[in-house]
Amino acid sequence: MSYAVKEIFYTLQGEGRNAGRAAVFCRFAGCNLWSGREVDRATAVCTFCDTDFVGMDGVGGGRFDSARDLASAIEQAWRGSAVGQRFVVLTGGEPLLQVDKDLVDALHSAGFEVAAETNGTVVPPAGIDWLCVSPKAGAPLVVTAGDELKLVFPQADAEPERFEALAFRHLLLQPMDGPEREANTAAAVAYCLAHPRWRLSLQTHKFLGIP
Ligand SMILES: C[S@@+](CC[C@H](N)C(=O)[O-])C[C@H]1O[C@@H](n2cnc3c(N)ncnc32)[C@H](O)[C@@H]1O
Ligand SMILES: Nc1nc2[nH]cc(C(=O)O)c2c(=O)[nH]1
Ligand code: SF4
Ligand SMILES: [Mg+2]
Repeated sequence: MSYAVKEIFYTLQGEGRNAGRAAVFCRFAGCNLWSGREVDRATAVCTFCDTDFVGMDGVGGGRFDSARDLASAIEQAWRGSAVGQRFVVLTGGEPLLQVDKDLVDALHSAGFEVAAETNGTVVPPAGIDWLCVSPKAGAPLVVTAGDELKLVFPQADAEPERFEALAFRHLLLQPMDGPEREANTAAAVAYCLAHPRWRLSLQTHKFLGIP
């Protein structure tokens, strides 16, 4: 298996229950819910994406011919001390179009705890330590269990109540970024105040100005 990677960078996880934790981010190229081209955005299944995942031209990006090669590049991007748990977040694009058990095993062998951010339309390989599922209205949700469900809010036809019975340890609402971000943030705050099973997830890296 070879892997198409947009970029690899070291930063703090900005979102969700692991916000504030140092991590290597590995952003895989490509997604099944949008081509990534602006001309296709309006007709895509997922229309609000904030990420450039097209191509392999970012910092540390490229084609990796084996799981060991990619795990080694991720290891080289780790900037933390030797003491303490190495942490990698597999994202994209849609990482589960490419992530396989070989890669998860290779990352474990390199001492990493492995997290993934997914849209929930692809069954994950075994062994992922922290699975964050972010459902998209209009896309089939096949992953119905995991560590956190992080719903971008609001989305017509993906109301939070639809996901409450699923087997996730943490339920998070993340205001949709874009032209309505302020109103979306106020609406998410109001929702969490009224429905305390849900916690607010802010994209802290954006206001910190870090990747
Ligand atoms: C770029 S996606 C990549 C992973 C995967 N494709 C997914 O959708 O979960 C990473 C995270 O950013 C969230 N996200 C994307 N666009 C957003 C936006 N405009 N506002 C808030 N969160 C957004 C996604 O829902 C997901 O939780
Ligand atoms: N700092 C930081 N945290 C993140 N959490 C999820 C991200 C993503 O794009 O998947 C992301 C990102 O791009 N940067
Ligand atoms: S599913 Fe994720 S990567 Fe794909 S377009 Fe939507 S937010 Fe972006
Ligand atoms: Mg992002």
